[in-house]
Amino acid sequence: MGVKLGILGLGTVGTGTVQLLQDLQGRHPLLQEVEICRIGVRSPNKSRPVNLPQEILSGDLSAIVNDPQIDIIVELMGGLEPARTLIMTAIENGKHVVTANKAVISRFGEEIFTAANASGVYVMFEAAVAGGIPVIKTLKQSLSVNKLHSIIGIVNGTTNYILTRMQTEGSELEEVLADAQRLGYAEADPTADIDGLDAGDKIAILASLGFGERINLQDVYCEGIRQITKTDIAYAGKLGFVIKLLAIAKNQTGDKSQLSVRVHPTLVSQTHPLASINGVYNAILVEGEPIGQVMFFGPGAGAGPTGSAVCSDILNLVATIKTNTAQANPLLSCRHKEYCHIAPISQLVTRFYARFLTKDHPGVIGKLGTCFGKYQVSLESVVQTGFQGEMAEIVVVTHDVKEGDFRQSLEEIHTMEAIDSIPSILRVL
Ligand SMILES: NC(=O)C1=CN([C@@H]2O[C@H](COP(=O)(O)OP(=O)(O)OC[C@H]3O[C@@H](n4cnc5c(N)ncnc54)[C@H](OP(=O)(O)O)[C@@H]3O)[C@@H](O)[C@H]2O)C=CC1
Ligand SMILES: N[C@@H](CC=O)C(=O)O
Ligand code: NA
Repeated sequence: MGVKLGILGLGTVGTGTVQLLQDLQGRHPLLQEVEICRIGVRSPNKSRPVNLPQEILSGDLSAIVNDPQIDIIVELMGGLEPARTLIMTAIENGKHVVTANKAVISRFGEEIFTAANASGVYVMFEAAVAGGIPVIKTLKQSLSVNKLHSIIGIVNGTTNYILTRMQTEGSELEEVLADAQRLGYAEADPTADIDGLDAGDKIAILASLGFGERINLQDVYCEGIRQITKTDIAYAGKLGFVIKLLAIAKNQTGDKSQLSVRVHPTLVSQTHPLASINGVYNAILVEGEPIGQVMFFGPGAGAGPTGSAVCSDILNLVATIKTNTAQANPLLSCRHKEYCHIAPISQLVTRFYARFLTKDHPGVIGKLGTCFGKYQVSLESVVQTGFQGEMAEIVVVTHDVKEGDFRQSLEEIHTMEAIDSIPSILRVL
């Protein structure tokens, strides 16, 4: 007997998944067991780039998750509702679930995995983070024998594509965003990509797998790329850096009490392995003991790569169903019980880049230095290269400093007569 799929959503990822399942030559033979029974969409009569019998498509998604014939529900519709309710209903009906929906997993993980464990089914989500890169199973299985120190990733293809093109072409953010949407990388509402929320969902998921406990999404600090300008990209370049949107989970003390989980644009040294990850590509650098450093690289979005991740989960479930064991496989189910304590961003110790527009008065750099000194901010470099109209432009890079102290020094600097504005403040890896 074949394994019957009900797929919810036939957009970019749904199409990539169906295309892979319709072209089985040269792939794992177990995929031949898969039968696409029903597909739920918003507009069943819309023309689609895949050939399917029309009767498979339906606008009644609730009927699919309640269909007793279906073994696996593959949720590829996105958004919070009705996706969450459909996933929960599928689990209550004893169906395994595959989803690409990081927004649902990062917000409702506790509810979903508790229900899945109680129902004896698995919820798989390889496609939810870093598209085609097999990082979820790797963290859950291969790397879980390590004690992790940090996970640092470029996990949003849309913003990496935008930053790369801004850097190489000197384009504006809006011009390249339209291309990322056309290529199917961006979320239905690209705000989630641009404002760092998509990467926030993803690092919450990676951190929970890497550090063995649940993450409360509200504790994840998220800052996107809206404020990044050509000027900062150019200054970063002159100082030997590129700007990347990094998602970071780092254990500051070794005892999990100081886990820092955050997303923000970051100056990355041009010699760092993450600096050369360009376009829609993603990469995740994991450091742990005893493995040391290991980096995963690949396409983070798009139909084919994400379809590959979805089908790898389907393959695992087909193998599980065919093995027919009543025992839960602890490497596939969720083991989390508690929530991690996440340190507030004010406690972060990092280097900073800041750009100041100042009146061209003598002694401004000295006044900046004195104020920084008062708050234990020590400077690695100070550059005054240009003018923006009447204003002198000063760029500083600090040594490691506690974020709270640095912000206090900036508050005082803001009040100085010679300071016009501080157009950008970025962290440095
Ligand atoms: N795009 C990418 O590269 C990646 C996406 N993801 C995730 O995969 C999921 C799907 O993304 P993507 O394929 O890009 O999304 P799309 O917007 O391209 O497709 C969404 C699909 O779901 C259907 N759908 C959406 N809402 C409803 C609803 N309320 N009722 C019925 N059908 C609905 C749509 O139907 P219709 O076609 O009729 O409009 C469409 O087929 C998301 O969770 C996303 O975050 C993960 C990794 C990469
Ligand atoms: N919008 C996301 C798609 C994959 O998760 C991205 O750009 O990475
Ligand atoms: Na993945």
